[in-house]
Amino acid sequence: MREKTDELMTEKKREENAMATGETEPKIEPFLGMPPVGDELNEAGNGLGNQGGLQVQGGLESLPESSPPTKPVVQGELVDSGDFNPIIPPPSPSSPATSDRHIGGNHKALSPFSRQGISPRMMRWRRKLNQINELEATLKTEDDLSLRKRSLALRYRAMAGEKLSALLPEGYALVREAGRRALSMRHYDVQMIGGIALFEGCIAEMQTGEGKTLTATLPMYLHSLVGKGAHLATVNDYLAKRDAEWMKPLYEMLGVSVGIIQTPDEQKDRRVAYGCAVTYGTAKEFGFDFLRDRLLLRAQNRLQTEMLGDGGGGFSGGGDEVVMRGMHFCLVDEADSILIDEARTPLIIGSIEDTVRDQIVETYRWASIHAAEFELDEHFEIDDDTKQYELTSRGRQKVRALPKNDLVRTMGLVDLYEYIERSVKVYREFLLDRQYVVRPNEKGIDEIVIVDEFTGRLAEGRKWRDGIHQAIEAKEEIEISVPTGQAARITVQDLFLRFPNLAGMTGTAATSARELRRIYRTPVIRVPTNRPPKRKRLPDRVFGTMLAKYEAVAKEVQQINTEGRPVLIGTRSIDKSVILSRMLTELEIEHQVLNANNVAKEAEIVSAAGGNGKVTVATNMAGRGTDIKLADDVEQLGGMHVICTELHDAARIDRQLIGRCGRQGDRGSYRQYLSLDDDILKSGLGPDKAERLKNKGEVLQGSADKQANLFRKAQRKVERKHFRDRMVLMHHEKERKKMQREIGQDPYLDTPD
Ligand SMILES: Nc1ncnc2c1ncn2[C@@H]1O[C@H](COP(=O)(O)OP(=O)(O)OP(=O)(O)O)[C@@H](O)[C@H]1O
Repeated sequence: MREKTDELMTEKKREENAMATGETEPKIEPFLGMPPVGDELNEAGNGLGNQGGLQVQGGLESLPESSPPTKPVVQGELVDSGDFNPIIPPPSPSSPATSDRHIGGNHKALSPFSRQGISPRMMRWRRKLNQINELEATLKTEDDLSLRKRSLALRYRAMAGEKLSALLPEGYALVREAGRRALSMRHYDVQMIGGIALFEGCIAEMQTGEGKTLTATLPMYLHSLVGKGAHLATVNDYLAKRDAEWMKPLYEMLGVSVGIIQTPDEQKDRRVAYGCAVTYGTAKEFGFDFLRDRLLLRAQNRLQTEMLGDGGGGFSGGGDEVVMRGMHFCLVDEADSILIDEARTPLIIGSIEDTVRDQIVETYRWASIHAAEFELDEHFEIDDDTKQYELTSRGRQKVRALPKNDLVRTMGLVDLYEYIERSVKVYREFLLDRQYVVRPNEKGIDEIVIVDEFTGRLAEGRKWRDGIHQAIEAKEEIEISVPTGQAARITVQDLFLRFPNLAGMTGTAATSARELRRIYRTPVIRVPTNRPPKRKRLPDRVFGTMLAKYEAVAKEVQQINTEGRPVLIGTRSIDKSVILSRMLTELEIEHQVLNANNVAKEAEIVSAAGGNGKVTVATNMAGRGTDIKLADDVEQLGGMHVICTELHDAARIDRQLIGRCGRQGDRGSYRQYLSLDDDILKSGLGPDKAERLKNKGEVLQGSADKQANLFRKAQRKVERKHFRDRMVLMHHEKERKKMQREIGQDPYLDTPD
């Protein structure tokens, strides 16, 4: 009961915060005269932009009275207006209205400097920006010590109960000045507006390369003033560390301590990091720390008094202590990735060892040895929708007839069917160097490490659920980590809903706007770019087979290479990056490979990637967090060229790779390559259709460019399926929690296996 009341109160508090800032009905609003992000567009999977999206190019700062320059659309090239939506055809020269819209010809009507089309909230934000700007001249004349004193004074006022919104102008002006002095980066006006939106609990959509890391310092600083901690949740340890260390001089100039949580950290180090004014870490670690604290408090019988409600009990002397100190504000970086993709995975802490461990291990091994003997259709079928493997009656007969030792024989028959179904799935779908790698751990024992589909990085410590991880261990003939029971669990969604103040940043929230609003009540705001984007999209190219596609890619690399422009080629998996690398070597094209197998050289490769004539083949590792700086002469040559060799399951990941070029208004171009045997066709259109297309591709002479739309359709289908899965999970979790509360259980600790 208490639990439920607390959650309702947290929810209520967030709604009150929204009311206080004038946000009654959560909705996606146009930013400074931009049109709203249409739900219809999102539904159609088209993302934002060109169709209904008049883009205001250029930020406030770069916007004098006149509109920014417009650039005509060159036939065969699409000018990227920032939405990366490659399915929108080039505007027809015969429809001036369309091309006008496309190149932003309607700027005048929607200029941020006219009152037309601007909501009251936008007007209010602009007034705040003016207040901040007015303080700038004074702050510039003061020395570092006075800045720190001002910061301290703000802290006292916040602690004394003064509203943070009243402290915002001075607080933000201080952060901007500290950024200018400590990092030589003065927050642009558009970043200040993004910061105000974040303070008011929005998800700010900022294009890749527009400086989310710096923008985050604004709300993080302001919320840290009340002394209850401010969290920044990133997608991986690498980004948490990179961002915190990068921004540290700014915070320190204002007397704000910075803590970093990394997966291997011990409890005592975590407690220190959470004790800092701002704490950077991954959503996963925040979730596990919340659960561990909760388990500890229950063991100490303190849960009722200290933990319920805000998720943290604060410090008190002696013995084992909780590490977190409450949940006041969380800023979620890559909001759609964490709040939507990761929301599907519950975080689980295991309990005691299973007594039937040996039997389980033996059965995994037995199933793995026999997996290859099972034939599709004859012994098993695959459900196209659920992707479940199910044995046919002949398959079950075969299982019964297989040789078994004593341990396996004592396992129930229904269980044996499941073990075989799982192993067959693993045998057919989970490939070494694609979804996972085998690595020795710190004790020298080989283990499976997942390659994160979204980031291309190794997801240390993460495991597949439902026995898949163990079935892969059996397949690779390494030690099998038998799953333990559950001691505690929480979904990422539940975790973030516990924060009374929640905000997010992302490069690509628009396609998930409706979902974010529905689940987290966070409106999505689009922040315009500081300088007009100059990234060019070249038309897609479609080939019959992967080989033909890679040959064409290599040719394009060769050609661009002779112009001296750097090229970045993105592949979907490690093994594909290796194949492409081999082809480039055969053509004597000098290049570097960046994948999860050579993390050690990452900084070196990235720092060189923007150089004259550089070629880099990379997995998604070259996605978020990779800031490739162009060499001086490269900009005049046309900037970096990005080649995407396949579509990912989520369009957002493709956009992240594209976002490596044309950053901060630099020139750049990109092209999507596709082939009729691409994985996306199988996952989106089903195995039968994919097989037909593959066969067609094998006999195809020449190009299949006409099929380009098919790939986007497949991608949208996969995205919709994932959306449905998330909704089902959300529903089940809600029902489970409700039921458990009714019988007086703790939904996070009293977890069913
Ligand atoms: N106000 C500023 N002044 C000068 N440089 C800036 C400013 N804001 C951002 N930058 C620069 O822009 C680049 C991109 O910043 P950052 O990596 O934070 O972008 P991002 O939005 O997080 O991009 P991505 O999503 O692609 O990782 C960095 O090199 C940073 O130094």
